[in-house]
Amino acid sequence: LPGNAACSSPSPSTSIRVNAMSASGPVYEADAEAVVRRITPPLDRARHKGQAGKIAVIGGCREYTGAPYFAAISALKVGADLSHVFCTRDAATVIKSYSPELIVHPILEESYSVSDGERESVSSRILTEVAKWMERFDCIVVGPGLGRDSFLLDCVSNIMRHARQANIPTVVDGDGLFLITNNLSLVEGNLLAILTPNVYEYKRLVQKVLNCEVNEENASEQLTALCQKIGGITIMRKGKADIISDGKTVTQVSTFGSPRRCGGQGDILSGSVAVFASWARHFLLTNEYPTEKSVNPMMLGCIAGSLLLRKAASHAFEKNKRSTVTTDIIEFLGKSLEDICPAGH
Ligand SMILES: NC(=O)C1=CN([C@@H]2O[C@H](COP(=O)(O)OP(=O)(O)OC[C@H]3O[C@@H](n4cnc5c(N)ncnc54)[C@H](O)[C@@H]3O)[C@@H](O)[C@H]2O)[C@@H](O)CC1
Ligand SMILES: Nc1ncnc2c1ncn2[C@@H]1O[C@H](COP(=O)(O)OP(=O)(O)OP(=O)(O)O)[C@@H](O)[C@H]1O
Ligand SMILES: [Mg+2]
Repeated sequence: LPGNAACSSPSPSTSIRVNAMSASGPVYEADAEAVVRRITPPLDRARHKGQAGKIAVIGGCREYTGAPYFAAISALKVGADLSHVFCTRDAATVIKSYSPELIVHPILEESYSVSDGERESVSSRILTEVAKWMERFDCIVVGPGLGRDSFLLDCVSNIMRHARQANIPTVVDGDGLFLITNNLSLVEGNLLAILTPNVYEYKRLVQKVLNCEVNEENASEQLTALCQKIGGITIMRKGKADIISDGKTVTQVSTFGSPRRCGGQGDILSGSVAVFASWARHFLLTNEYPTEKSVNPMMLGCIAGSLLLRKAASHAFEKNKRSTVTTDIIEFLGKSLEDICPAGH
């Protein structure tokens, strides 16, 4: 992932500002367009495949095949070079048939397909399979359409521990949030972890971690406390505004998207955040201005992903109105990024 700002040359005066305030202040809107412009790598002719990012989605089971597809295809449409899906056998053929662009690994197993005696060997085979690939990924997304089968979730816990050891940024969404809410140690203190809870997932997280109910009056303080309690991880609380914190700063993206709340928009978001977080991480590791080293790339990834989804949702709604569905929104990811950050020739 080499690169730098695609659309502006780096200079101290254009350094990344997220307009974030300390926990006790009001929540300021992030300068999300500037973030997108700054971290998106240029389309350089000298690049080879893989340098714009390799993403993996861990999810997809008997019930859900849409969610992992939406997350993985969104990663590609935002600009990643390769997008993998690790799912159960039943889900794999279905996901492959949605798109030939995705690399699909049918390796996860649910309890119904594994006898008690086989569990240990199947579990270690699954980990070995995923581990073979892990170091190639710039970011993984755990949870879209994962389901809640206990054996499957145990195997995914092992995958998360492995990703953490390998320093791979990890976006946790959907059923991945169900998993970590009951096993906080999986993400505790992982500065490369991003949680993207929706209203119900956030409620369960607050109840579990802070032992209280969601408090709308003190939304930013509560979110900050939650991030701190889980050891400084990044959380994006989705809603009318997407509020983002890493326990030190808090900011929000509230650009209006669409009034349609069709399922799957969170999946587009998690795939997009994965790409932007890996671009931001690379940008900050390679840029020469030390002031930007203190910016959290996971927060930048959330800000950029949120803005892009919202812009795409807005275009899709303009065209399709009440019939807007997730696939319509995915169609506009390219235009939305192009408007902010033209690809050039
Ligand atoms: N096409 C697909 O395959 C999709 C699959 N999805 C997957 O579906 C799985 C479950 O995610 P969901 O977000 O649907 O989660 P849930 O199954 O927990 O929630 C589904 C809906 O039920 C209602 N609900 C949940 N908890 C409630 C509560 N405490 N009180 C009142 N109403 C409540 C809400 O309307 C909520 O949106 C995840 O793996 C997710 O990734 C979703 O991403 C949507 C699209
Ligand atoms: N009331 C709202 N007004 C405007 N945008 C919203 C609103 N609620 C959610 N969104 C946007 O939709 C995106 C997805 O959030 P949502 O809460 O629908 O996620 P989700 O329930 O996880 O979705 P999924 O169905 O993919 O699991 C968020 O980025 C957020 O920007
Ligand atoms: Mg969701």
